Amino acid sequence: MSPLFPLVVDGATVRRRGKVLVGPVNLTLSAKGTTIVIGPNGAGKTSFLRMLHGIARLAEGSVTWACDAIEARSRQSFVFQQPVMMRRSVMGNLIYPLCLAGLPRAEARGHAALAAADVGLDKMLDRPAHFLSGGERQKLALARALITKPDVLFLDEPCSSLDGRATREIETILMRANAAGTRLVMSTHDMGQARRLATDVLFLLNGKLHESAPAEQFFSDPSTDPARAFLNGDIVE
Ligand SMILES: Nc1ncnc2c1ncn2[C@@H]1O[C@H](COP(=O)(O)OP(=O)(O)OP(=O)(O)O)[C@@H](O)[C@H]1O
Repeated sequence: MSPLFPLVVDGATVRRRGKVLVGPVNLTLSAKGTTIVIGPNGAGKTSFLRMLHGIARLAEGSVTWACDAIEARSRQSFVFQQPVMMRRSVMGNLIYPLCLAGLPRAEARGHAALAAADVGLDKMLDRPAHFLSGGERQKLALARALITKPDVLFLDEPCSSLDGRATREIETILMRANAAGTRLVMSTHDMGQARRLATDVLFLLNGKLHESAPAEQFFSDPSTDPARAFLNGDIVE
């Protein structure tokens, strides 16, 4: 069992220039599953994910993993909506986190070749990352995030600019990573994707965690009017 979980979020709040972006949030996350974070534009999904990952300064409360903060950080990865690629080859991007963790370069290259094959980029190892298509970039971002075998992977709308086929390919990679032991916490606007992937759902509205429920329950019988309206495609403010 991962020493990272449970994650306990206690009254955590992020503010910028006096405005509450998210919080106060109270939540406990256990080691298993895929948590999907949904809510209208500006609800605070990105801020919430950044807060859990520890890259948004807390104004109040705490976000506590079951191990110390340095170990917790080394066991997490984050995939941003627009992933930042280094101006290096696919191989160069993939070996970077491993070399940073102290792995000898030759060994890192071996792992990178396997990671590229896992996401179907094995024929593109020498290609400059900024020549990749949107879908290929997102696959590279995923492979780079997964190469350290994180216990938890945060993803902020990773498929927002991808077509159906690329989205399916990314979902397959995510489900495989989840089955291999990486817990997923991911925001999406795509309700089809949320239904396909979620074991549990967090519904955010105006920076507040409005509803938290197992996926089946949330999609069949949400307990609040705003969540029901959101699922119906109505405008929720
Ligand atoms: N650094 C910042 N300073 C001030 N306000 C911010 C900052 N970052 C985000 N916000 C505001 O906080 C609110 C929540 O933003 P956030 O990006 O977390 O929402 P979101 O649910 O991810 O939105 P979207 O679905 O549009 O991506 C928005 O009103 C946004 O304008």
